[in-house]
Amino acid sequence: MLVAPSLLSANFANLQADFEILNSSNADYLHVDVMDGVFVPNISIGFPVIKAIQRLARKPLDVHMMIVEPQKYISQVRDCGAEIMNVHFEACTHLNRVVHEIKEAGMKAGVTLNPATPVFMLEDIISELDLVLIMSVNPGFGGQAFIENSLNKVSRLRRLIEASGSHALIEVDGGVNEMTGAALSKAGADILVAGSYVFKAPDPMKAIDTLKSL
Ligand SMILES: O=C(CO)[C@@H](O)[C@H](O)COP(=O)(O)O
Repeated sequence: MLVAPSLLSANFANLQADFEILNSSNADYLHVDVMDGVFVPNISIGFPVIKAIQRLARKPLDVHMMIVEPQKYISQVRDCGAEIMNVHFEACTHLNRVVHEIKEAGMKAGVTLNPATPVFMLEDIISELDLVLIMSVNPGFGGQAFIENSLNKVSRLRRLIEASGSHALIEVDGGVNEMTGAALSKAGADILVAGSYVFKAPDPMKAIDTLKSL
């Protein structure tokens, strides 16, 4: 299992300390949430901060754009050194074009589904994707309860990926802990994003290793 700790739950008053932990941990990615107060009812961080994060982080950045019109910011995300750029299905009128532009910019293209968006909406784009991010909470805040139906969605997405011959990875974000993570692993998830479970743990490195072992 690949693990991407979500920076949203880190201590923004002392990011240096959290980066020391993350950099020496077995985490595979650093998940960075960008929120605009329009697509989701919260505002997080923007590009100057992500650039500073890039200088501190020794893990590849997985940037999750919870914003309207994410296509306007592809080059800025690339300039922040992101390896993966995730855009919401619900935020892109011309998803095929956006996915191609992300890839042309040299990043891996991820498409995110809100909890109420069915997996079959990706049928005609799945073969072009590097990753699908299933939101297992309504996006905007850390610390929410896992939505159980996400397990069905992950199983259905796994079947869609296998049937289409796609190489897309399945990432899941929201309410991930040891229990939900184990169920997600069984359902077919490849990457677990975890905020509170990692950063509120007495030993964040151990929490990361626990998720990795699932
Ligand atoms: O994108 C989001 C929330 O919108 C997530 O990345 C959260 O940061 C996950 O937090 P936990 O549910 O793991 O506490």
